[in-house]
Amino acid sequence: MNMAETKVTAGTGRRETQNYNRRGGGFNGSRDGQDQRFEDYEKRNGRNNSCDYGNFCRGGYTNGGGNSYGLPRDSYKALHDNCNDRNGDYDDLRKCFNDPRSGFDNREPPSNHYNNCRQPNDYRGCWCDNFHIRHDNYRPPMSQSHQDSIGSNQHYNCLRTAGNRGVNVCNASQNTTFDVEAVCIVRCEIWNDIKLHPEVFDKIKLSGWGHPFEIQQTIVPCIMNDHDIMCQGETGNGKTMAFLIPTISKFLRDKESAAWKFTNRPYCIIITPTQKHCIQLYEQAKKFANFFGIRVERAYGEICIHENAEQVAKCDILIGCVGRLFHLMKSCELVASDVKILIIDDADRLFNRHDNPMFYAMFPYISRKILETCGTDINGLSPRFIAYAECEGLAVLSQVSKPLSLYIK
Ligand SMILES: Nc1ncnc2c1ncn2[C@@H]1O[C@H](COP(=O)(O)OP(=O)(O)OP(=O)(O)O)[C@@H](O)[C@H]1O
Repeated sequence: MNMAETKVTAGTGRRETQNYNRRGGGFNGSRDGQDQRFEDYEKRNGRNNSCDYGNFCRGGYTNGGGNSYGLPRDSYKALHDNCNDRNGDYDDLRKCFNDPRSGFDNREPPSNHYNNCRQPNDYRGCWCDNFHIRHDNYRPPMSQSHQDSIGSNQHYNCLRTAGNRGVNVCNASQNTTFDVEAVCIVRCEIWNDIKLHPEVFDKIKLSGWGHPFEIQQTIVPCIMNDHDIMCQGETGNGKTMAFLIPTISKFLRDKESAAWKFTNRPYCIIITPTQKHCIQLYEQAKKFANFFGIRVERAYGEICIHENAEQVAKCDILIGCVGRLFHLMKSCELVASDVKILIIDDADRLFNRHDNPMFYAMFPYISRKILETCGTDINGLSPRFIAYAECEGLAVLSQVSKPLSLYIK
């Protein structure tokens, strides 16, 4: 993967397509067609993602053939194309999709599943008048007044990254220039500088947590400001709270502002690599979330499926393992079309051994397409996952050890 070749403009997620010309020729041949597709895509969604992977969710199952996971055939093709354009992982993917175990065949999809479960008008790429929220991935650029409102004691750095070398956020100066376009990053050294929900702020103060840990100083504001991130850090450095604090804060805010219609469906899904990890995270999240009356549930193979289906039908934050989550989504017992925050915890453990096709097959069911990912070794992530993350315009935030490093794609 050569992240230096991807240009993303903060806020719009616009990729500068001419860069793809340097990607081994894969893009050149079909440039006109691609540009047309981007244009159409932009018209539909107000955003040029350079990726059609999301289209299967927008278009529903209108294209016929699918696979045993219920993905329409075009989605696979789009993923092939995207990966071919991006980083040479095409061969790996093709092997995977040609592998009968991956379930890619010419069967019709089981049902018009996604369209059946989603809410009317609840569709990415549209303004949803009844919910007053956008379901596409558009991120408005942060205005100067918004930046000013966050507080004075923080470092603003317009950062550009160079490939996957990363940037020391602490030392980067305003004039630091890198290979991709500027993305505004805020680092808040004290809790007051992060505009958390007051209840969350009070709870943190009650817990006696004087300052955000270093990883939290950047990640919490990033998530609060709707950036998509990938981070890595050592055990115990506060990663879990780095995503739980802003998730809960945003949930409470959205509920109060009516940006979140109370649906009983999960606002946030956290995908974990193992059952053990799921249970640990569930306990930790429940302890914190109970304080705010937020319902946390878990989903993994050993829980009775009927009982589990009832549990996940009424929760705000759902933590689960891939197999059970996919099962519940496919059977419509879990409706993930309202998910606003998606977290993949310990992503390296989820992907470093093998790719689980069920992981990718889940995404047609989930409304939130951009990932907030925490792991301990980003370098260990599978090329297929990185290709997928690139398709989604993912900004990558990473703490290898120290200093804090930032990757923006
Ligand atoms: N800002 C903070 N100030 C003080 N304590 C904190 C802060 N953030 C988290 N903690 C506490 O530090 C401990 C470790 O935090 P956390 O679980 O978020 O780390 P982690 O990196 O996710 O760990 P692991 O990799 O083991 O899952 C927890 O007990 C948590 O309550």
